Amino acid sequence: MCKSQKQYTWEEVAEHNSADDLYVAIRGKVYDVTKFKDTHPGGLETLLAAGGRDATQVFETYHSFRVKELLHKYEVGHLVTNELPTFPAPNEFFVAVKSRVDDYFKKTKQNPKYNHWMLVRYFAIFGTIFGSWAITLNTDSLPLQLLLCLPLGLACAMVGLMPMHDSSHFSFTHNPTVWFALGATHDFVNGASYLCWLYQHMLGHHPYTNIDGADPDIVTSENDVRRIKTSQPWYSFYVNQHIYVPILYAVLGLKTRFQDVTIVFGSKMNGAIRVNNPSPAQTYVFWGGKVFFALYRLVLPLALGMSLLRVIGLFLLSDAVTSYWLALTFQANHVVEDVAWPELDSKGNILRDWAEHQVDTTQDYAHESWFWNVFSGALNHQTTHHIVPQVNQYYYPEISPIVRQAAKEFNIPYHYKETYSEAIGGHLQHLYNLGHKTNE
Ligand code: HEM
Repeated sequence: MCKSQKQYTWEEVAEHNSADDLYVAIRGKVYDVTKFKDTHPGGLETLLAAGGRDATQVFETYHSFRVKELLHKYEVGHLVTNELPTFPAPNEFFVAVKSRVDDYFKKTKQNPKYNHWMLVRYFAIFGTIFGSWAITLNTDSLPLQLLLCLPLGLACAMVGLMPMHDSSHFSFTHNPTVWFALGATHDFVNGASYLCWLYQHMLGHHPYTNIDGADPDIVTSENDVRRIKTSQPWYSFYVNQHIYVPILYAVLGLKTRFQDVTIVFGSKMNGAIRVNNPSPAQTYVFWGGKVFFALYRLVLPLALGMSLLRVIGLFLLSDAVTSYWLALTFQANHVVEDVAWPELDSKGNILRDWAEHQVDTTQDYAHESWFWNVFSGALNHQTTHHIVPQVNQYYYPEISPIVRQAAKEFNIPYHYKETYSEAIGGHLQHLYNLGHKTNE
């Protein structure tokens, strides 16, 4: 370490988290990217979110390794303390998988961030939402309205699994404006904040998968309704959690829509991930989305003469469909019995390579199924998604064999179930095991 350079604690780096004063830390060095942010090919909003923190994992994920050579001109010092766990430098497995995937796209002359069929899927999703909602508003038939809650709820979940998810990994086109617009669909169509998701998912869950105290997807409080980590205290009511927790997933959407307000404008923490002040554009989308959602889903049907009871009933039913679909696809990938739940070393870090960690903390399923390739947002190829999230989901079925083969060559456990029911069974089994303390 060069003694003449300034040494920064993570708290000092955290102070530089705004557009006119923006630092990031990567592999123990601190960089001032304030001037660079406007010309960053990955967009301004991306750097603003990563600002003021150790961005090592996202930096190494979203760039080719040669981009590291550009960093020295922004260097201002060294990072001497860590806020969250760190990983060792990428090993041969990560380097091999990245270069094999790159070679595949060169060889097949395909753009990893674009395919016409994704556009068709996006249009089908928004068409289904518009169509089923328009019919709901124009009929008095309660059975038909109840039936339409199914396509409506499913299509709203698909907004989360396709445009919004693609946006949060910059995986549809190379255009930051397109990413911003796709992310905003979640705000306007689902009434839930894309920005909040970006911090939770791109900056939290992906870099720190299944790490207690860092991954916001497994954040639990002392008195949580579910016990998914051995570090949580055990209460007798957990004995039945494999039965009641899946029922509670129906209200996940409702919870999320209120929680995001407190996270982005209140605590400014999404689990262990600090949330930077939103830009004016992000603030407009946040509140504009909430207002638009309330208008089209609640105020409009009331104004058209639908009874309050029916408005609320249809809302809760379609929202339960959305919540179930999202919860049951997400939970089948990580909160399952077979995968690793890594422990930190005495300094609070992970000693294993990050990409290996990703493979071992993830469960895939039903790779050959067209239905799951489309309707889970290709999350049945979750391992591939975690290693190369910048590649569009359309291509996961094509490149999954590359990732799986590399894992085999490097002797990394690859968790795979033939069917979705086996995969979600792993989630229920995990709930059962942790609900019965003796099974730990
Ligand atoms: C010091 C910090 C950074 C520098 C010097 C930098 C530099 C670059 C460069 C040169 C590119 C174009 C080449 C390539 O795509 O491999 C790029 C693209 C990109 N960067 Fe960064 N970057 C930085 C930080 C970040 C961070 C923290 C993220 C966070 C997630 C990020 C996300 C992206 C994305 C998504 C692209 C791809 C754009 C596309 O698809 O066309 N960058 N960056």
